[in-house]
Amino acid sequence: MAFLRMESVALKYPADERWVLQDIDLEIREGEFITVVGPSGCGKSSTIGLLSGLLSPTKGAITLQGRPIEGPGPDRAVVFQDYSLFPWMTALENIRFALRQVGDGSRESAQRYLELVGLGEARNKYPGELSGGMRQRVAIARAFALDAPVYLMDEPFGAVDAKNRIYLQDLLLRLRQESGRPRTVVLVTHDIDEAIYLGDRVVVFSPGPGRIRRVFHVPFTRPRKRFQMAQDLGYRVLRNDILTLLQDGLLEELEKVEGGAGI
Ligand SMILES: Nc1ncnc2c1ncn2[C@@H]1O[C@H](COP(=O)(O)OP(=O)(O)OP(=O)(O)O)[C@@H](O)[C@H]1O
Repeated sequence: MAFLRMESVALKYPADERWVLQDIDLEIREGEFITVVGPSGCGKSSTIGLLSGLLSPTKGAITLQGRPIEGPGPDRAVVFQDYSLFPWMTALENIRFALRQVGDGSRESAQRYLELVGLGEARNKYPGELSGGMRQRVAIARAFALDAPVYLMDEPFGAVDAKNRIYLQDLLLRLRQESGRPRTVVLVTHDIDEAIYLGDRVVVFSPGPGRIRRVFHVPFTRPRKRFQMAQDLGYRVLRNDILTLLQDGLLEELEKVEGGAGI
């Protein structure tokens, strides 16, 4: 049985006639790392919204371990691009807040999670006093403090520079590896290399309405070596296939828009 499952899912937002997502079928195994790529507006964030329970499917079913997802829950930690930290709480308080939801809100535990992401010294700083990369480290620490089996991440590293992005990708993989239990991740990104480096499978969406165009298996064992992997012929072929698919989708969209405009 699939651990996390989307079955014939379709989505329309209220007061909008358009289908945002259609015919989404996806079965995710426990502990699998799924990355999602696709052109802007194809429904990637909406998919995260559905899996988190913040949105409900208009059609179809979404289940976690066979049970329907009916709202947000402590079994799913969500990390957004905009850090989603409480600005009025220090880094430590942000993590304590998360820990309290799962029972242990002690300073010591919160401090341990901050140290895990290399921010032990920044405990008394407010999010506004931290750089983007540091804020996202706190957000990741907070997600791990929740100890959820499922992580839903919507462009979590989209707003940080290239160096921090590499650091955060490796941090995420390390924390996941060291956590001692399977962590299932669904991560949305615009970065094909990030999708391949992190994912066990890369799901490519196409727009208008959003559908799954193709799912690619990433044929590299873990732990992965970033630079070695990037030089592998298999990697380059995979990257090229994904890029070609994204470009095709974009061309089809442009043709539709031009057709619609009567050009
Ligand atoms: N709250 C909402 N109400 C109505 N329409 C919405 C809402 N949120 C998103 N949409 C629409 O749904 C479609 C999919 O949006 P979504 O944000 O899921 O796409 P995305 O693939 O994540 O885009 P991006 O890569 O730009 O973040 C878009 O056409 C968007 O305008």
